[in-house]
Amino acid sequence: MLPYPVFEGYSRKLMTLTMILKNNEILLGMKNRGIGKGKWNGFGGKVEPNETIDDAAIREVKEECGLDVISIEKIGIIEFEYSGSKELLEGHIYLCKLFSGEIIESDEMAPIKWYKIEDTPCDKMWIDHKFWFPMIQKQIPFKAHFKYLNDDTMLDSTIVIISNSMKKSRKTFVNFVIKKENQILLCNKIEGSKCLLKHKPVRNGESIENSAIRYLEWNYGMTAEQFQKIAVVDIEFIDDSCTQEIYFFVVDVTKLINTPLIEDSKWVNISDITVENLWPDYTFLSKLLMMEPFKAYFLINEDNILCSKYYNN
Ligand SMILES: COc1nc(N)nc2c1ncn2[C@H]1C[C@H](O)[C@@H](COP(=O)(O)OP(=O)(O)OP(=O)(O)O)O1
Repeated sequence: MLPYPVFEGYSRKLMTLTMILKNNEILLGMKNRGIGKGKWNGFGGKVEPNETIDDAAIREVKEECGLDVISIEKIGIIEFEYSGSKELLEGHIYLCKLFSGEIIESDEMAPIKWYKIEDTPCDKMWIDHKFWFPMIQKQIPFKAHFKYLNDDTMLDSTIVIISNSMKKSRKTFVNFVIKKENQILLCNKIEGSKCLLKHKPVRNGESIENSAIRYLEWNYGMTAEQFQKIAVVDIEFIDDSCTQEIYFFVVDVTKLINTPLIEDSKWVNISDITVENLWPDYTFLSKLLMMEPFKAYFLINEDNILCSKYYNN
């Protein structure tokens, strides 16, 4: 399932943006004019007529920070959209680790500073930076789309990995929201962060429904009428060669005399579940509890969700 939006009838303006990295540091400049004035960013600008995008990236680095690029690698393409505009800024994102020369501040970019990656001033950068920067660090080719209302308000974000998706293996799981009256069973994933139950692997050649029946009937004595398939979710981990496809069932055990206990889980009042500490987010659980069929896609970097998308079935 690829959640990438399709654009028709939009014009495109080509831009480059090069992130220069050295050991654990990133070189950033403060933009003093034009697009992104007052924000820290990498180096780049518009692609001139009769210039290749790679050449534009190399030229912009030289113009904006004085460094000579020895080699660069294109790592992503980001479409920036502003609400109400029919023009997309198509930003070609480059990684540069090999360069020579001295840093020279320009009218357009000053000051220019090396920041430790962990000290990157994200609050003074474009909001999108934090979504895609892990891709740069891990050198994972990506495509992204960010829709802005204005320079400081993002309306929507999508990121997909473009090269390795096809090579990735896929594992299928089932999972269950087990509820009775106003409570659901939740397991503690890590301290303070709640999630649904553990995913259960679907066996080779077994259908999703039979897998759900196997877990629920065999282990907990439930009948097929008590559970309903609501959602399918694709989870892609940027570091992992495997993607997960998880089918979620909602199981109402209100009428069972002996309600099941499932490993590391406890009954929690739905009204006590807070938005902040539920993985992946509250939308997910509320859609399931409302029995609203949906598909979703999550792109995960370590414990952070870089992209979350919901689609109606
Ligand atoms: C809208 O969100 C953006 N996010 C990020 N991270 N970066 C952005 C965004 N919009 C633009 N950029 C980048 C792309 C380019 O690297 C610069 C803009 O370049 P500029 O318009 O200044 O282009 P130049 O050719 O250098 O312009 P001059 O004609 O002023 O020299 O920002």
